[in-house]
Amino acid sequence: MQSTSPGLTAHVLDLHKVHRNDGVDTLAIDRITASFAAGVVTAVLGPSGAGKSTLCNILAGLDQPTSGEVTVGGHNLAILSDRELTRLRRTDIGLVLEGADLVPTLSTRENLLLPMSLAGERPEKSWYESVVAAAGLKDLLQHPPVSLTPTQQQLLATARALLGRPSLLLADEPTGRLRSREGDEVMNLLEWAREETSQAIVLFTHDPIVAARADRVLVLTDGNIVADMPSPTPVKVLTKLAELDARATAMAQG
Ligand SMILES: Nc1ncnc2c1ncn2[C@@H]1O[C@H](COP(=O)(O)OP(=O)(O)OP(=O)(O)O)[C@@H](O)[C@H]1O
Repeated sequence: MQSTSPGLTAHVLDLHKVHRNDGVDTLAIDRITASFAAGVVTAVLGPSGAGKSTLCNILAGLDQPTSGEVTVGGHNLAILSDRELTRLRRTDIGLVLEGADLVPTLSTRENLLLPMSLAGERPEKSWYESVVAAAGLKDLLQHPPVSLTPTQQQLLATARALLGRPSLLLADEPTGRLRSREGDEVMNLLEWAREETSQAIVLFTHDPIVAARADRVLVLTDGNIVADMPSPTPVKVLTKLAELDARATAMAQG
């Protein structure tokens, strides 16, 4: 498999996903097409059930679409072997989940290094130090994650995903458990990462104020992209959501 460069983007083309459980079908993603550019923080904004986690998992190669195409770093995920997909996920895709997903018996430093250690790798020293400093973890490296605040835990999970310099960083509700000021610190780290690495960063959130800090906002409702907003601001995003809400109410009333 050819290695990918940080300039490449992720794409989804006519992506459709129906979850099937006990014979019951639930439509999660309804034929969407979107590109996620390198050097751009894109927020996918939507209410609960909109399809955000489904889209995140498909882009991460953790779930397969029912139909449609997913390309990450120039690779069509559907035609990769299991081994190639595992390698792509390890080298090119960083994933940050709500709740941080840390190992309580390891120190902060060991948690940070765990994914690379498992792959038999070590980060370059200067990059490691830059990430640790940007995440504000320098004085916490020997501490177990339970002694960290929820914000620090989320910063640790984000820093861990950044260490391998993935070309695509996916963050599913990275500020979901945090109060708004605390969420700012996570967003600051994502913006720092975009400047440092020019990676494509996709943030999945239900919070319009968090989304407005991105470079671009895609509004996802019932598995559809209903708005694509470049250069968002809180006012623009809230106004768009009110407009979409009014339109949906009018349609429901016939
Ligand atoms: N594994 C699954 N099996 C069946 N249905 C699922 C599954 N995962 C998600 N769904 C359904 O697919 C739709 C989209 O869910 P998804 O979790 O992707 O949305 P979301 O925007 O991330 O919502 P939330 O923020 O609440 O997680 C919802 O109707 C959900 O109930």
